[in-house]
Amino acid sequence: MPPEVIEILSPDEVRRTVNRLASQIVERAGDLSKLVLVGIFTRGVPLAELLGRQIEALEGVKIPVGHLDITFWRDDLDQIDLRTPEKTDIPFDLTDKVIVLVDDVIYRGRTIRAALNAVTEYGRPEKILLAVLVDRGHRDLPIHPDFTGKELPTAKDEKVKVFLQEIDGRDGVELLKPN
Ligand SMILES: O=P(O)(O)OC[C@H]1O[C@H](OP(=O)(O)OP(=O)(O)O)[C@H](O)[C@@H]1O
Ligand SMILES: O=c1cc[nH]c(=O)[nH]1
Repeated sequence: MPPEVIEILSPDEVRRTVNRLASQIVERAGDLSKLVLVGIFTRGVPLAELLGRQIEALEGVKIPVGHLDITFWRDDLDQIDLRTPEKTDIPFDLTDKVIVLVDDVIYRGRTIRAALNAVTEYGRPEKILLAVLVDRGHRDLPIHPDFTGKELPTAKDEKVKVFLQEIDGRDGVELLKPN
């Protein structure tokens, strides 16, 4: 049986949520000259780019945006295919910066644990914050976002699917419930 699909965010709601997150990041960051955004592959990357563009539109300041591939910092490295090339692109020093890590969904928190280890190879930041589009709960680790687009209580057997124009050709968030 195919899963039941429930729309959580419409295309307009995705864009409005991203814009709200951008405003919250600006308010919290204070000194924008220290702010950098680092998007986690896959959909954290276009989300970070969108946030960067929105902050520039709001404040007239261009914020550096990096792309982070956490593959080599995963805690289950022995179970995954390592032939894929490293995609990290952070062409700036992160020392003394305020980094906002960006991802589409936080679930168990393991991706962010890996990202925290990966990103500190690029310098010693002043602070690291976390922005996610959806927090679906069920953390294995004591990691919590600073900026959350949508808190979505889920069951463990459900799936949250994020669609972004830049990758999927459309925007949206859906909850898939098994039948
Ligand atoms: O909090 P966690 O339990 O670590 O789960 C969250 C991660 O899972 C998904 O990525 P996925 O591993 O499916 O890879 P993808 O982003 O490349 O699709 C999602 O995009 C987050 O990065
Ligand atoms: O380190 C990680 C990252 C994502 N998922 C895992 O199971 N482990």
